[in-house]
Amino acid sequence: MDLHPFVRDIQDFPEPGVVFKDITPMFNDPKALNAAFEGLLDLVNGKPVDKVVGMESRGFFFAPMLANKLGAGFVPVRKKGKLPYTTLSETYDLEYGTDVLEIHTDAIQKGEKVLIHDDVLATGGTASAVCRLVEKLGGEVVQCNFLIILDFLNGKDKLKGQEIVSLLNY
Ligand SMILES: O=P(O)(O)OC[C@H]1O[C@H](OP(=O)(O)OP(=O)(O)O)[C@H](O)[C@@H]1O
Ligand SMILES: Nc1ncnc2[nH]cnc12
Repeated sequence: MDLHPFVRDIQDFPEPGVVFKDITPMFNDPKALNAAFEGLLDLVNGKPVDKVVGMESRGFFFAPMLANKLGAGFVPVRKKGKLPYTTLSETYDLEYGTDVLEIHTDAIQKGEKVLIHDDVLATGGTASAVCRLVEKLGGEVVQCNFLIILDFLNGKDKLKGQEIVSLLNY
């Protein structure tokens, strides 16, 4: 199933100059939603995975579903001040600003195999910060899994050495 028709461009959102990839039409359509989920799962290609890490907030759409299907646990990475237990933090830049991401310190055990999932890889600031958090806790990133990669923003350059996969590229 071609998923491109279910991603719409929103000009100048959330700020002038940004063309925002809106994936809500994909979630609105049951067949597209299922095709996207099955496609993301196929990209994992049978790799053993202990934890799936998803980042707030659009990473939360698919990451718990993927974790459940892979027989893995789900770990939320959230923006500063939202996680209640002890956290590790990383500051990062993204296409439209700077922010801080946090993970619970007991969310990943040393040596665990970790799949990182997010909806969009843009400049790579978010995903590279999440890789650093996972690695600081002793996890091994086995794949960075995205619905969409915006190739023209060169996010892959910030994820050198990682396996990077996506369903859609622009
Ligand atoms: O590769 P980058 O330049 O870091 O950009 C990618 C990130 O930007 C978006 O999240 P955003 O921070 O807008 O938050 P949201 O998911 O809550 O909308 C997207 O969901 C990714 O997490
Ligand atoms: N252009 C974009 N569209 C959707 N999500 C994004 N995250 C960062 N840049 C984005």
